[in-house]
Amino acid sequence: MTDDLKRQAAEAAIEFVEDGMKLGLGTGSTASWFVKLLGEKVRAGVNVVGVPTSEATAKLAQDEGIALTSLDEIDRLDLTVDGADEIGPDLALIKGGGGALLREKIVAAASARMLVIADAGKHVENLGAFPLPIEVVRFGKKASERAVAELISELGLSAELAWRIRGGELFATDEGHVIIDASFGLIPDPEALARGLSEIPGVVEHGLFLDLAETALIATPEGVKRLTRA
Ligand SMILES: O=C(CO)[C@H](O)[C@H](O)COP(=O)(O)O
Repeated sequence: MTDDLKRQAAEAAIEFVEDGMKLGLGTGSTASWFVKLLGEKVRAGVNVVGVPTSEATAKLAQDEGIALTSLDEIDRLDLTVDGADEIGPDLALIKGGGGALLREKIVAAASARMLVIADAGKHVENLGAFPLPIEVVRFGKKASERAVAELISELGLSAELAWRIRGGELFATDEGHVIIDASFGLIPDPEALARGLSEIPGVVEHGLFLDLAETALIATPEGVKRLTRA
């Protein structure tokens, strides 16, 4: 059922693709549906070029026959289509469940428009039930963790911090960094948290995507809802 909804959201996003577009290609299971459907469109003759947000998406896009380029080769992307872990008020997002938040944010910020696609389970009243990914450089990672914990307490919040592990080892992002997952339960002021996290030297990026998504396509059992940021 959820996979069906993810596909429906991706199908709705395909309608936004126009010939000649430069596209940011998101990461995750919902974004993968979009890449697969885009592959069909390319094979039907539509001419686009994509910038993938992860090695996994690059591989999938190549398998689908989608032409890829690097962000350094172009000025600006027309549209980025990506999934999310949570979509809150004003289309504020938590992203990075798949560990691609850094490239995802760089690509979204370099796009004229970011379109988020998701199943209805991702649409929430407040952000924070999904653990917030915080990407840190390996050097001094314990000091970064302490600084994150201090910030959280200064903001009057509480969160459980856990290093992301895969296969018994620290999970490594495509850029070679590591991730702290911060379980807040509720993030009452995402802007204040985002500002504070960005000021910590060892924090490369965090999964709060604020003021980036312009449109969300949320697939529900009753159809795909379109939300636009005010
Ligand atoms: O941010 C992401 C990866 O870093 C994904 O977009 C997010 O985790 C949603 O994934 P899925 O569509 O598989 O639920």
